[in-house]
Order: sequence, then C-alpha cells, then structure tokens
Amino acid sequence: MSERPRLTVLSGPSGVGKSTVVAHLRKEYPEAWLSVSATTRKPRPGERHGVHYFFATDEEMDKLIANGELLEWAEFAGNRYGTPRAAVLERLEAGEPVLLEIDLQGARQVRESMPEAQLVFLAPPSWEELVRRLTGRGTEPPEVIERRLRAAKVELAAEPEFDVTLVNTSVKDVARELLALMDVV
Ligand SMILES: Nc1ncnc2c1ncn2[C@@H]1O[C@H](COP(=O)(O)OP(=O)(O)OP(=O)(O)O)[C@@H](O)[C@H]1O
Ligand SMILES: Nc1nc2c(ncn2[C@@H]2O[C@H](COP(=O)(O)O)[C@@H](O)[C@H]2O)c(=O)[nH]1
Repeated sequence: MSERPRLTVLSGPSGVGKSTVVAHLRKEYPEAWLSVSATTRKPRPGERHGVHYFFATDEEMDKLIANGELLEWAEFAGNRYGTPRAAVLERLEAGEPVLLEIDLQGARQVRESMPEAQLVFLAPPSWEELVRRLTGRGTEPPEVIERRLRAAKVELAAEPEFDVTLVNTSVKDVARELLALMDVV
C-alpha cells in the first residue's frame, strides 16, 4: 500500500498553465479524478457547467459557504471559487487519488484542514513568459489581466510554502511529473 498522500493540490499564478497541464494529464490517464469547483465567474467560451466549473450566482455561492459545503473557498480577482467538500471526501474514502486545481489562498486552507495533502506549485519559466501566456490566452480584458498579474506576484512569493515545484516548460513533461507525484503511474 502506498505511503504517498492521496490528495494533491496544484496551484500557481494565473496563466502559468495549470488547466492545460491537468487537461493533458487526464488525456494520458483518464481515470485521474479532478475536483470540479464552484465559481461566481462567468463562463468563458467553451466552458461547460459541471465540466469546467459549477457556475453559481452570488446567492448560490453564499449558500454553499453558509452550509459548510465547501472544503475551501477564496475570492480571486473579483470572483469567488470553492471546492465542493462531499465529492472530494467520497473519493478519498474510496482510496482514490484526488487532484485540486486551486489558488494560493485555497491551498493554504487545505494545508490547515488536511495537513497530509501534497502541495504542488506550478511555476512559469520566467515572468515574461507568464505575461505572454496570460495575455496570449485572450480570455480576459486588460484590467483583469493586470489584476491577475498583481495576484501572481503574491503567489510566486509563496512558492517556498509548497512541497514541490514544477516548472511548466513542457506541458507533457509536467503532466507526467504530476502523475508520478500522485502515485498513479
Ligand atoms: N508549457 C507551455 N508552453 C506554452 N504555452 C503554454 C504552456 N502551458 C500552458 N500554455 C498556454 O498558456 C495559457 C494559459 O494556460 P492555462 O489557461 O492552462 O493557465 P492557468 O494556470 O490554468 O490559468 P488560470 O489560473 O487563469 O485559470 C494558455 O493559452 C495555454 O495554452
Ligand atoms: N481557492 C480556489 N481557487 C480556485 C478554485 N477553482 C479554481 N481556482 C483558482 O482560481 C483562479 C482563477 O481561475 P480561472 O478559471 O478564473 O482562471 C486560478 O488560480 C484557479 O486555480 C477553487 O475551488 N478554490
């Protein structure tokens, strides 16, 4: 039986490539289970309710928080995001590896409530490349990009709090490294 933590948290600045890496990881290993977060952010083109996020109104998010249904939650760049607790606990109780893709504030909350969790920081090859990726994605207006880049400076400074850092130079390589850390390959 594995001694490794079964809960892995992937964090890193906006635009570093977390979703891209996770999408690749799931192509390589479709059994890997990723928690679907709730958010008050509006869907981007192509994002589907229940697949990419559970898109919620402010009132729905208030209720999720008040009812203790979120394992962690945070406000990030003007929207709220949270991890539905029940689905994560069910998977962990079944002995299955669980992956969360969340921001720094959420990662800190998970560290408090589940100290056995493995915290993985995804870092950009450089600041310039992070700006290029976030801008090049073309999903946010300039003022939101600015806001996310301000948050990115705080997130980058928190890297030493994490158990492991992976530098996202190659999506394929990082996805493989993450699968190995999750102990599923
Ligand atoms: N290794 C890489 N090399 C080059 N471009 C990359 C790499 N990884 C991701 N990208 C590109 O960077 C952009 C941002 O990636 P992605 O949306 O996955 O970031 P994210 O960390 O999930 O962002 P957010 O936290 O804002 O959701 C995308 O356009 C993606 O195609
Ligand atoms: N604390 C949490 N952060 C989350 C959660 N789901 C996603 N996120 C993080 O929010 C930002 C912005 O995401 P975006 O999809 O709007 O670009 C990013 O860092 C995500 O990792 C969550 O449940 N809790």
